[in-house]
Amino acid sequence: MEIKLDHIGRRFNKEWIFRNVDYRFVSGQKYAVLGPNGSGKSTLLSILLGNLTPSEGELKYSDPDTPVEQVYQHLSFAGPYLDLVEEFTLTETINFHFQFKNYAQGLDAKALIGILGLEKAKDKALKHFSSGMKQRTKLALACCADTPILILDEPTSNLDEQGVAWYHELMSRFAGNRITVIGSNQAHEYDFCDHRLSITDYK
Ligand SMILES: Nc1ncnc2c1ncn2[C@@H]1O[C@H](COP(=O)(O)OP(=O)(O)OP(=O)(O)O)[C@@H](O)[C@H]1O
Repeated sequence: MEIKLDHIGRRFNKEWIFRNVDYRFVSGQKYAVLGPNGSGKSTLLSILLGNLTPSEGELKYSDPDTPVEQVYQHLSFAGPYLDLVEEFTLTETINFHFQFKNYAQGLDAKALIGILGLEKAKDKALKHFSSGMKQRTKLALACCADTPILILDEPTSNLDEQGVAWYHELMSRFAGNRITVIGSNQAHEYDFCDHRLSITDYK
């Protein structure tokens, strides 16, 4: 899969958040989208996700050619503004998610719960999960789906030191053969990325 941004810009009302983003994302590579708070990282990720249209420029998904309305089938996402259904147990959450996506090779619900290290909480409702447990769940759901595009915004928010180490293991196992894009302003979240795109270069 390839994502091509051709002179993309986005504004809200009269304020341009970024302009002239000319960039290619290709399979097998990991990209960090960087910038201070409020610079436009999440806005750019929302455009990549097909959730927000650019105000100018063109966005193309190719190899295979995919219209933006269908790209959701090919991508996985985790971010602070993605909500889980609090009434569901962990097992129900996983089963629900994987009605829409396939598991990455060799995985099933049991294996995913093992990756999370949450065997004891598998029948617990998410409303009783800690913020770190919820964040791990979001990351594991995204990473363990068989999608060619993986987009993570602020992936270690709410994770402690052990959680950050777990995130690094997850990335080394599941970020390999796809386009991985990390929106971040913390080095430990993106230090393994091959490329860095700084939003401040496009103001
Ligand atoms: N729907 C919207 N309407 C108006 N302005 C918006 C909207 N969404 C975002 N913005 C503005 O766009 C700018 C970029 O916001 P964005 O959330 O993309 O930044 P960010 O780099 O992800 O920030 P953070 O690191 O704090 O998460 C901000 O000034 C924000 O107020």
